[in-house]
Amino acid sequence: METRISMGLQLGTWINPEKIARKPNNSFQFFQNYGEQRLYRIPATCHLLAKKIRFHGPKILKVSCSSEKSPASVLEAGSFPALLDESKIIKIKSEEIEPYLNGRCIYLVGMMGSGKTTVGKVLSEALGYSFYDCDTLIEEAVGGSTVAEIFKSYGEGFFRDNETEVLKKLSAMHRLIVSTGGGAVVRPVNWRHMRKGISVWLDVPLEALARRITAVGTDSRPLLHHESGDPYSKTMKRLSTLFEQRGDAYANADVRVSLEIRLQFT
Ligand SMILES: Nc1ncnc2c1ncn2[C@@H]1O[C@H](COP(=O)(O)OP(=O)(O)OP(=O)(O)O)[C@@H](O)[C@H]1O
Ligand SMILES: O=C(O)C1=C[C@@H](O)[C@@H](O)[C@H](O)C1
Repeated sequence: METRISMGLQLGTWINPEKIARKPNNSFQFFQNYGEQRLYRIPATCHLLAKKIRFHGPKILKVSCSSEKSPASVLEAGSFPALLDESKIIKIKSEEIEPYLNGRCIYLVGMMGSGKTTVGKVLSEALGYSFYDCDTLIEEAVGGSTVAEIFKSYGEGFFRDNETEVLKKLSAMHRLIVSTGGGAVVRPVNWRHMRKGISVWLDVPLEALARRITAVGTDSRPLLHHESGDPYSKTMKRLSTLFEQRGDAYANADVRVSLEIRLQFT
């Protein structure tokens, strides 16, 4: 039986195997979210050769991309030795894909907090594209009210209609990176607009999303206001429900990007 262990792992720290449940074959496996800044789930299997083993830190950051439509040579998994700067990875990948884009827009889709805005800004800079955030455009279209105020005053349906209108307008343009709202994927009509460009799903584990969102608060995210409990648990609960409803819709994207860090031990 595999043992999952949560531990506070620091680069260069010593792991004491005595504190970790062993597997019968004298190895252990654990999953670790690598730091609050990186928040990727790390699966690692380590064979216990000595009482103490030196952890030498992540050696490989593997970026896995899959797509049915784009050339495999561009989007297949790549390894970046000793590289943990996501902006750099995005820039490297951008240079590779730029010749294939022909000015088409990129639509970033994904759950709240998956990094569409953060990644989108870096990507737009790397590609020389303009960046647009759908939520911000909707707020402007509704006279400066925040997303939370729009939900409260006019309801979700009104917000979604505006979202579709914004996507329609953007789909007539070129050389844009568009950070879509987390729920933009649920309306088929939105896909008709997004299909004019390339859609990219930022697929991030729900635990990482809940931690990021809890850290910044849920005030600006009205769909997270309905659960009871501590901030992390209620965010996690609501995100799980939303993901159950939307998982298949995100999978409609042309490209799915997930980052995985592999650890190496000696
Ligand atoms: N790779 C990352 N690692 C850790 N934190 C991140 C990462 N990307 C984004 N964040 C943090 O997560 C939070 C949400 O990020 P961001 O606003 O980019 O997500 P989003 O997908 O645009 O969310 P929303 O759909 O709710 O607008 C921010 O506080 C941001 O700093
Ligand atoms: O996941 C969602 O449905 C939402 C995500 C946000 O980006 C906003 O578009 C709004 O809060 C709805």
